[in-house]
Amino acid sequence: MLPVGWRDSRGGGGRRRAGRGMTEAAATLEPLPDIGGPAQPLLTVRGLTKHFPLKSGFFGRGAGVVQAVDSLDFEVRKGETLGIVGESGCGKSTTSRLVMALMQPTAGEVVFDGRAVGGRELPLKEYRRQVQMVFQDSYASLNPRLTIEESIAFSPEVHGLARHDARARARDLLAAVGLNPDGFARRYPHELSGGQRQRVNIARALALRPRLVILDEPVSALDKSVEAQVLNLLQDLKAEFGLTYIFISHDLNVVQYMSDRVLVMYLGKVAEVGPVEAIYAAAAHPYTAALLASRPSMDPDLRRTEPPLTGDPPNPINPPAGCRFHTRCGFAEPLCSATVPPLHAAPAGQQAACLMVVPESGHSRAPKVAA
Ligand SMILES: Nc1ncnc2c1ncn2[C@@H]1O[C@H](COP(=O)(O)OP(=O)(O)OP(=O)(O)O)[C@@H](O)[C@H]1O
Repeated sequence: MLPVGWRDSRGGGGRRRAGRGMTEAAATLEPLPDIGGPAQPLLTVRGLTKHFPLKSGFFGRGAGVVQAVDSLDFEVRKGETLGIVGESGCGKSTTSRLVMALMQPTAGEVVFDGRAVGGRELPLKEYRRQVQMVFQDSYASLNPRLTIEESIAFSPEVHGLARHDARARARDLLAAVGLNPDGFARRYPHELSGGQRQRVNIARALALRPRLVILDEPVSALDKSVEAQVLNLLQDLKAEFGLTYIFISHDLNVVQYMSDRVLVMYLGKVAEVGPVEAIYAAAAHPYTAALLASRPSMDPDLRRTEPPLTGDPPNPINPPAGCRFHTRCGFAEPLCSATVPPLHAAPAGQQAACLMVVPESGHSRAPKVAA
């Protein structure tokens, strides 16, 4: 069941189509051509790892590392929304910052449309035009001294668009996100509500015509009624501008509404990834099942039989050996603390990192392969 105000279909809304009537400014600074074709993933992440060294003591060394993200592999297909979900501290934001190349990974690589990011194949400046981010805190994301129009026009101007054209683009984008340019262009961030500011942040993220937008908890700070409007706006904009989204949230209902595929993270690793229907109807990883069982639902049909999640995640400075979830898992057996489970195909079409889905793994619940 969808929360109040959410659409029961993903079809377009009644909002004015921003593509029509756009000024000349919209025709410049277009994204780079699609070199891989629609069958290629837009983004591929391989072995992505971020360990934060902790400093302590007089010489500032020797206190270990926070294993925030550990050997992450996933891809985002062109035109889809990949939802990333998991408890607080599981590494969602670190993953988004790594994908945005806002921090250096400890290991691993990010490939965008077939080209390795950050080297000669795809220099950072070029990449950053194509990937933009919307953060949770709508106020902190905007410069309080700039008008809304100046904020949206800022990046296009920095990238060489003439001031007049950049301002015209800003006004087009304001209309596209449902804010009347005549009423909002000259206002300052503090004069807007949270929902209006988040619309401005979305407009700003679209100003360079990106292909991938990372939405990091974009509605978590908004009221429920405003949340629904912003989610629907994001769906409309995705169709209108041909965007691909990574949608990060701790809210499983919101992730279900927005995503085509879902990646469930636990303590810096992928627990389960696959189509949203498979994950929500037939979770293969006990962590996913427990998360789903823990989510609030007013619909009795959605009450689940799995035990809900209890306790806190272990410390990422010293994560459990083997499967990181084994200390909280109701199905753990001794081998779970000795073997790191690989991501393996699960029955409903997703992949799960659990020995229970790996044939002949030795787990008593694993499917047995016929001799
Ligand atoms: N700069 C840093 N230095 C040390 N540890 C960090 C740093 N940034 C993040 N961490 C740690 O890395 C882990 C992952 O953090 P991250 O913010 O990515 O998780 P998250 O899933 O986004 O959490 P939340 O939902 O609360 O934002 C946490 O244990 C966090 O404390």
